[in-house]
Amino acid sequence: MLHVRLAPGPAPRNLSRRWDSSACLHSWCSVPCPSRLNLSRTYSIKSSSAGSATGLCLGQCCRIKPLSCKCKLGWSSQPPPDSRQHFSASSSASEAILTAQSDIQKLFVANEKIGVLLLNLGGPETLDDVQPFLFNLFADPDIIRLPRALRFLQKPLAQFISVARAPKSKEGYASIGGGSPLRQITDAQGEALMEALCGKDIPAKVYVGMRYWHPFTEEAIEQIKKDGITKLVVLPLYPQFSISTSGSSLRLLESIFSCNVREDEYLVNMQHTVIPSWYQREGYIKAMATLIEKELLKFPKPQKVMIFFSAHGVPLAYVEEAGDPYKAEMEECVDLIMEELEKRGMENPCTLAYQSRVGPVEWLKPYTDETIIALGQRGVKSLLAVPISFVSEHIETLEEIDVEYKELALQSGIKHWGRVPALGCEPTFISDLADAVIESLPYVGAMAVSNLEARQSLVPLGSVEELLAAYDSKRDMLPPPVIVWEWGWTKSAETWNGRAAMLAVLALLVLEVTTGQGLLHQWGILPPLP
Ligand SMILES: C=CC1=C(C)c2cc3[nH]c(cc4nc(cc5[nH]c(cc1n2)c(C)c5CCC(=O)O)C(CCC(=O)O)=C4C)c(C)c3C=C
Ligand SMILES: [Fe+2]
Repeated sequence: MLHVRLAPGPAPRNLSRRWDSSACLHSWCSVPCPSRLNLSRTYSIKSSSAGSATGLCLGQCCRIKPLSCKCKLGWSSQPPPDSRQHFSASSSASEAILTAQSDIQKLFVANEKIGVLLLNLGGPETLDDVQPFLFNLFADPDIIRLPRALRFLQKPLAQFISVARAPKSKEGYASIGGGSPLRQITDAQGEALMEALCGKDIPAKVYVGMRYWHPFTEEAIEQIKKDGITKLVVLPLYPQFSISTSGSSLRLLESIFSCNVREDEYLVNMQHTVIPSWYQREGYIKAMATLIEKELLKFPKPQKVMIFFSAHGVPLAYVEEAGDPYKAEMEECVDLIMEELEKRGMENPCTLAYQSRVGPVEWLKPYTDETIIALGQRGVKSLLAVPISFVSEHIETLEEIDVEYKELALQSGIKHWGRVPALGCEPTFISDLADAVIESLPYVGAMAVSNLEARQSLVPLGSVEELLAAYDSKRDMLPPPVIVWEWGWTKSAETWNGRAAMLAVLALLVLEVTTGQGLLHQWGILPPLP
């Protein structure tokens, strides 16, 4: 069977050294981004019959440019037969491109109702929504990973953490206008995508399914059913794949499908495909480069500005123990953007750091706050922050970067500060998303829903399924720690202190839940035992 492996795929060539967290700060000024050597997608494509990537759909359609992705599109479990036949018959490249494209479009649009499901995180719309939103987030086993034996504590723990965190989060949301802008922006992106698809002769309806707040993914699926969509493209709005974001949303979608599929004739017949990540797409990279270029020009000396990519972090164990491809994809993404800027004559230094860590475990490094301080100490005077893991403005751009990190930068000796806006509805970006959808249409249905009988995954096609399976098998029993215990406030001690504190909290919670007595009951956070 043909499939694309998402992770833990080979590290992009030359990237791991460059972005090694300890080397990162040194490499930005002295080493030009070496990445640019090999920017092709690192996912490998295997086929038991063809033996290599070039032997597949890919063998033929790679020669035809607009579908050349199309290696990158390899999330299908089989090549699209009709398009393949058509491609190999074509000889004149540009004519073939147009004919192939429009034929494929006709083929997949005729008598079909096409839907695009945008998956996103969701955010509280009012301050009253904050605590329940946080509960949903922390109740997600892809956000707080508990060993199987302790899963029964997931919800009480989520309740505890959400109540404890809510005041701080509320302050943040209050400072950006009393709620998250995510729903509005995602809706606008959906509208723009629908128009862009229409402009490319693909009439499709776009749905928004949020993971932790309204409109929930379940609501979107209900609407999709009501509308009688026959072909669905699932598009997470995260450029890079992480277990904690796209992975979690796809897992939820899979559970919705598998819960309903036996009694739901409609879901059984609905064909779909998934675009797991799209950070390497040319349109996205170019749109990011254009936004950066525009902001650079606002500095007094644009060529002296350090381009500071700040990505949302994930706990280190996701990458090191669960095989999350997030870090590798992030690094490759930054390299692609820097290469595009270089092509445009911009040779600025750059660095990548990770922000927004929560809780007591170690997260991906270098941390954004520590890096800003270090850059200031090294004499950097101009910093342009680029939020890189998300395509909408949200609390972490509007509050954490614009307020907290800006203040920290100015205190650390940075004189000139700027921030690149999130892509939002930027037309090149939306048009590229539309192209991604169109290019994925031939793959819709490659994973038949009826495959459930064969115990195949419904939603995550090949790669994601593999990734999640690997993740599942690892997370029950984490490998023993490699860090030697040290007393005091070292990093390893910090981690273990955190874990010990977490265990203590868990023990207290178990005690409370079983005895019905304790602080949480006194404060009315947990209901009294019957
Ligand atoms: C690619 C982006 C994101 C990753 C990866 C991610 C992982 C992750 N997040 C938390 C905890 C929180 N995230 C919160 C908000 C939030 N997270 C993202 C994106 C990613 N998260 C966004 C876009 C937002 C903002 C939504 C909005 O309302 O604007 C929050 C709530 C805000 C706060 O209290 O700080 C928490 C908590 C974890 C634990 C995690 C990985 C395991
Ligand atoms: Fe987050």
